[in-house]
Amino acid sequence: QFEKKNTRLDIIVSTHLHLTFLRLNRATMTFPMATSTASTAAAASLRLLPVPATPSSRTLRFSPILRRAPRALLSVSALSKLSEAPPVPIPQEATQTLPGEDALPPRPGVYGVFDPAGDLQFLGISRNVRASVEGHRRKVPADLCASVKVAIPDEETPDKSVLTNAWKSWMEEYIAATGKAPPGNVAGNHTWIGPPQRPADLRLTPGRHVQLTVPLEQLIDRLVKENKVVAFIKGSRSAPQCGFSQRVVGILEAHGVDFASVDILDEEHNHGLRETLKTYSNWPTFPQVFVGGELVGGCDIISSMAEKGELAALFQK
Ligand SMILES: N[C@@H](CCC(=O)N[C@@H](CS)C(=O)NCC(=O)O)C(=O)O
Ligand code: FES
Repeated sequence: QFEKKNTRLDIIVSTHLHLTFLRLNRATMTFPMATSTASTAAAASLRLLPVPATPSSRTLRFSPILRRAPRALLSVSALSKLSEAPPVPIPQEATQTLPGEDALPPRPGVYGVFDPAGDLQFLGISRNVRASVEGHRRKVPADLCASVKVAIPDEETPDKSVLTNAWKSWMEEYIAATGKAPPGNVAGNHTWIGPPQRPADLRLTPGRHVQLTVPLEQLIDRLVKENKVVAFIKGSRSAPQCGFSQRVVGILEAHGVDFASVDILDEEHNHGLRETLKTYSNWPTFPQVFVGGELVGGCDIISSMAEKGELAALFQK
């Protein structure tokens, strides 16, 4: 797929419990590194951490744990390349401590995790590289997680763009060399960072103990007008309590619709909603999907619109 002209590749970036989807197109990926401003900026702002040197390593002949390398020894632009960064071994057993903070600092940075064969499995961005690697070590199968390469910007609290550019520079370098993204960064692979978190359901009131000062109809009216797409469902968005509601949630999520959900069975926060909404919308059943303050329909209507390919146009309005 990568080889196809104009193909776009969805790549997942981990920003320490925060997800971003970057889209790299072919033009970006094939940019020569030296002429890419993003890459140059990233390289300039990165410094490789001193890590245990192997005797054969020409660039790391000093003993970095005992004596920090003078900054001048680290040719930043050259050493901040993924291929030239030295790997730091990750102990397999969770009881074994990670390498020292010199090699794996609790600081913002970019990291690449390699399997025992030395193949890159995942490229991540983190506000705390050490914590992220620790998290991966606990959650990811040991045969994917043998060593890590790390690049840490000089600034203690670097701008997000510095980290993103650094990540992009390593990703471009890897793709240029192998023609593919690391498996853990391909959209749909949840081994490394898990599926995106679902937004919480909206509530009409803070709870039954609070006396309403406005009629429920007015709260409904405000809610459907303030949120572009609202699905009133039975049960929560993450655990619908009825097949009809589950189907509608599934369709909206599959279409990538940014929607708010309201659980009409939540008697504590939405007391009275089940009956009041039927009158408000003049529709006797649930689910009910509103777009731009107007009722579109329930499960049958949304399903049939999805089958006819009419949903994209509806949600673009
Ligand atoms: N044909 C309906 C199916 C939904 C339906 O029949 N819902 C029923 C059972 S979940 C309902 O909401 N009944 C009213 C109620 O439970 O208050 C649609 O297209 O949405
Ligand atoms: S709750 Fe029974 S069909 Fe919806």
